[in-house]
Amino acid sequence: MPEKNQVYTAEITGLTSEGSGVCRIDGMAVFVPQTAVGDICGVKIVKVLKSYAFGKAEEILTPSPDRIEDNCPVYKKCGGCLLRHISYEAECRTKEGIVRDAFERIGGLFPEFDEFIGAESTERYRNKAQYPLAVRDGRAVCGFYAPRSHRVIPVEDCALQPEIFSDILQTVLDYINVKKLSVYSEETNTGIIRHIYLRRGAHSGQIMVCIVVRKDISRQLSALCRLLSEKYSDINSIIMNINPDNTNVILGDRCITLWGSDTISDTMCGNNVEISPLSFYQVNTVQAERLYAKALEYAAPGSSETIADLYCGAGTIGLSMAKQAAKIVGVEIIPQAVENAKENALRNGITNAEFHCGDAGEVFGKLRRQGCKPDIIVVDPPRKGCSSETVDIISEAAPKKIVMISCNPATAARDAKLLSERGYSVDKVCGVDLFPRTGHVECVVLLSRQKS
Ligand SMILES: C[S@@+](CC[C@H](N)C(=O)[O-])C[C@H]1O[C@@H](n2cnc3c(N)ncnc32)[C@H](O)[C@@H]1O
Repeated sequence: MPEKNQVYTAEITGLTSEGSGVCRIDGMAVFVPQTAVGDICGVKIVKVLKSYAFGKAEEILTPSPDRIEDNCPVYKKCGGCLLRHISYEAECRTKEGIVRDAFERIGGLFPEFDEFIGAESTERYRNKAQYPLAVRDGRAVCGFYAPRSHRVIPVEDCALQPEIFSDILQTVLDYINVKKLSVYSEETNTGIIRHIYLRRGAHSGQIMVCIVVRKDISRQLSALCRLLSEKYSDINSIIMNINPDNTNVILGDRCITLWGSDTISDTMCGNNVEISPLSFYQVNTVQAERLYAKALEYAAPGSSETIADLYCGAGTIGLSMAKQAAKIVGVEIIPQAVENAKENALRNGITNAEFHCGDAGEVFGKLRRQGCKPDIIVVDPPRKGCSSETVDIISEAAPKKIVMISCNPATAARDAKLLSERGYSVDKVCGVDLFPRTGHVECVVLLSRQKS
């Protein structure tokens, strides 16, 4: 067993989904952040647990051929990116392995794996940023959290975000500092301004600025609205979101439009869509379009078929399939997203789609009892996956195909396994990189009903 504070020479042989290198020392798995497969390094043991340990790379003795310069001044401190120190090719290889491993090891499933869909653009691809605020030397700053903490690492320009975000951020921060507006503290639950949240339509260029506050300070923000709307012609919506709770959830339920429109518009898979601040919208539009195209290829709906789009957000997936199908039935829990979905159908002249608000399992269960019988079910749940009740309701509906989309291959594999025990074969899986340079990866899964 490795000993704490001892330094061992070891070769990194794997990379975890959290972007940590793994080596074996005295038969034990040791996780070593910021290393690459093939690195031979001096590893100092920092913590030993029952069956694994954590180490720190004291020295890279022989660098891996995958290593590159990380080109970000805050990379080693900020928790956003985890894979900037390896080539993008190595990142895709790693992520493809993470997806495959999840299905084979967690799920005990051996589907066909389609070619991994890497991104063409690995920088400035995000359309959304949520910057927490903090106070440093008496001034408001903002940035991103350090790994596994809520300590703010000030960031002037994040390479994953559109360049204009840094400029807008600085304008908002200067305003906060000049007006001496107070910054929220999670520790004491005092202060007002919690986050600056920016969103930009990748195709439309329209920008939403959302100031997340603990209580209504619309009067103190009126001059900021003037300043922003005069300075940036692409800003078309300025919102104040009120989150009064002592929580680490970023957004509260209440949004007040301070200037411009309540939503921004963008194009997704050829559809013109509106997005509210509270609605989910994939952060990498270009890769989301490729993901949805793969989902459509897997669904391959016939013109007489009904598709249920569960966890549908603003309806983007279902609407991208509407022309090929007879009917789309979407279910989503956030009311503003359901409103967006209905409006998005209208905007695009889509008359064969309906959207319902509530828990996916509960509402879909009710719709089934009322006679809804989809041929295909698309599910795109949050990271934690579907509840087992929802898996049961989906399998009881017995669609001929299920297309599962997930940003968490581990829960996707778990849910696919549950479905495989309920009469479905897991036919195909495709990894899609929506989050280059970070540890996250998306996947899409095709399941089909086995003939009994
Ligand atoms: C990963 S997003 C997918 C959204 C949409 N399919 C898309 O691609 O834009 C997951 C969605 O599930 C919604 N959601 C979370 N829990 C839910 C539940 N229990 N029932 C229905 N929707 C839920 C979230 O609000 C979010 O819109």
